[in-house]
This record gives sequence, structure tokens and C-alpha cells, in this order.
Amino acid sequence: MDNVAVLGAGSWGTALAIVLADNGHNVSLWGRREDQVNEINNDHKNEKYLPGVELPENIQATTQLNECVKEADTIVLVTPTKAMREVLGQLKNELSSPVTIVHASKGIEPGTYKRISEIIEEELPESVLDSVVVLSGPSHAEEVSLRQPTTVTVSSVNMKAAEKIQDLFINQNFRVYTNPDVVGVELGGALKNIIALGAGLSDGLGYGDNAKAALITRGLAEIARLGTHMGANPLTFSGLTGIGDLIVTCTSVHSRNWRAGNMLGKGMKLEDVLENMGMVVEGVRTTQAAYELSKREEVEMPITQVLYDVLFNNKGAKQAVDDLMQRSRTHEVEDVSSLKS
Ligand SMILES: NC(=O)C1=CN([C@@H]2O[C@H](COP(=O)(O)OP(=O)(O)OC[C@H]3O[C@@H](n4cnc5c(N)ncnc54)[C@H](O)[C@@H]3O)[C@@H](O)[C@H]2O)C=CC1
Ligand SMILES: O=C(CO)COP(=O)(O)O
Repeated sequence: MDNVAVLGAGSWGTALAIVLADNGHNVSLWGRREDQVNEINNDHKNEKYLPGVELPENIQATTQLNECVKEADTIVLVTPTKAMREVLGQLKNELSSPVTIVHASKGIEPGTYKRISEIIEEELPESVLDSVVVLSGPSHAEEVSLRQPTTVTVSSVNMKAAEKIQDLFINQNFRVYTNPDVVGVELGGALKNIIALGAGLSDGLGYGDNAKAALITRGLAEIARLGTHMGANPLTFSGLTGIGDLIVTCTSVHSRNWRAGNMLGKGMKLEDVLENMGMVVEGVRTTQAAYELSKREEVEMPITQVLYDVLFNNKGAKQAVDDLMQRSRTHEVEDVSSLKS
């Protein structure tokens, strides 16, 4: 039985805390709001993020970061990508010996184009960082919290650390695989959110399954194109953290990215969509980061490009789909294997 600190008491942090608590670990969950922490400790609920779900009693929440991490053998970071540097800045002051950090967030930082494991390594000194492990895959919090069958992948340059984290999380409802390709695992998880926005947008416009299948397939092609260019193993994109997560995010009503795209497709403005959601929609910032990175690296990403124009340049949703359909003709498979279209 381990002591595990989970930083981020939103949907995914709370769902992962449930998995860990089901496995018998002592879980300390860090939240920002006093009322939410009281609700978790006294009523064993987190109604805003996981309505109707009863939380195990071995999850104890706190607003005090030092309290949360002081006994922790492992720290699981599950705040939005935007908050990572701020949270790591606070965490650095609370650590005195090396600890394994697991992160389960999905994004790329605009401006630096860093993956989250790179941000962690930048912000935490080696003296307090044992290993970084990424946890990713097709896993909506709503289903994980109901103990529905789910599979994820953990990845690290230190495979012993990845296996330790596999042991920590795995149970009969939550099957955990390992993969040494950190770059591919992180990029697959981050970039699929862009395509999910596109799938929602297409559904919002009233287009059908043909359009969605096209977005998923051609989306995977551009994810793999950027990913392999950045050093990922192409095979990772046919796994759980590639096509697996792409399918679940593009087809599930649980997906915040899909829902945001859907509202955009129905004509809502981005700022109203984000306000309406009240939860993180990682795909918006990731679209900006991936668009800029693809320009810098000269990697063609047509879906990302039109999504960027919809989000940041007022392009209409229908016009975006028309633009994709009217691109100059190209090969299909060559496009992936030669990394050029
Ligand atoms: N919800 C899901 O099913 C899944 C989410 N993820 C990823 O997990 C990450 C977190 O997502 P969710 O939990 O769903 O988001 P959420 O919107 O449900 O919750 C985010 C939580 O982070 C907290 N937070 C925000 N800024 C913070 C800051 N500066 N300091 C401390 N806490 C802060 C919020 O108060 C909230 O409790 C995202 O990167 C998302 O892509 C990954 C897999 C599944
Ligand atoms: O990453 C997820 C499922 O694997 C969650 O996706 P959303 O952030 O779109 O809800």
C-alpha cells in the first residue's frame, strides 16, 4: 500500500484517485476550493466534476499542497496544461527528496511547444525528481469513475518506473500497458484533442459518419506526421494513445473537446463555448501550439490549420470543411510513409 498524492481535483484527477483508492492506496487529493475539499472529505462526493459518483473513504482531500505531498511516495499531476508551470513552481518548494512524478494531462505548451514531461524536467531540480511517467489513453473520467472497463498506457524513459506505475494503477477495470515511446505517447494524447474539436464541429454542422471517419483517419495521418517528425515511433499512433484515444474523443459525448467543437459548429462563439463548458478544453491551446510548431517544422497539418483559423481567425465552420474538401489532390498512403503530402 502506497501513499499517493493527486494534484488536481477535477474530473480526471478525481477519477484516477478512485482507481488508486480501489487498489488500497492512501490517496491525498489536492483541490483549490475549500468547499470542494469539504464535500470530498465529508460527503465523499465531487458533484461539479463527477456528479452522482460516490468516492471511496480512503481519498482525503486538502487545499494545502504541503499537507498533500508530505508523505507521498508518488505524485500524480492532473491539472490543465496551462497550470503546469505554476503548480510545479509551488511543488518544488515542498519536496526534499527524489519522487516519481506521474502526469496524466494532455497538451503542448504554446510558444515553447514543450510536452508536459519536458516542462516537469525543466521546473523540478534533479535532486527532487526521480522519474517522470506519462499516463495516457482512451479514458473518459465519467466511465473510469463508474469502474467501466478502460485501458491506458504508461510511458517513461525509465521503464522500471513505468512498470512501478503500471502496478500502482492496474486493476480488473483499469488495464495498464507500458510503452517506452514518451514522445509518441504524449503527442498522441495532446494532438487528438484538435481532431476531436474538428469532429464535434462537423457533427454540429449536421454532417454525418462519413465526415467523422474521414476526420479521424486523416487526423491520425497528420498526428503521425508531426509525431514521427518530432521523434516518435510511428507504431505508437496505432496504439491506445494514438488511434485509441482519437476514437474515444471524437465519438464520445463525454469529450469536452468534441462538445466544444459541436457548439462551434452550431454557430456559438469560442468565448461563449468555453464559458459554457466550465471545464478545461485542452484542444484550443494545443491547436495554437501545434499550428505554430507545424509551421516552424514545415510539417503539413491541414486539419489543424483550418481549426486554427476557426478558433483564432474567425473562419466559419462550414468554410473550414469546404476548404479541407477542396485542397489540391494528393496520395493517401504515401502521405504518411514519406512524411510529405
Ligand atoms: N476528463 C477526462 O476524462 C480526462 C482528462 N485528461 C486530461 O487531464 C487534465 C485535467 O483535465 P480534467 O481533470 O478533466 O479538467 P477539469 O476541468 O475537470 O479540472 C481541472 C482541475 O484543475 C484545477 N486547476 C486549474 N488550474 C489550476 C491551478 N492553477 N492550480 C491548481 N489547480 C488548478 C481546477 O480547479 C480543476 O479542479 C487535462 O489535461 C485533460 O486533457 C486526460 C484524460 C481524461
Ligand atoms: O482525453 C480524454 C479521454 O481520453 C478526455 O477528452 P476531453 O478532454 O475532450 O474530455
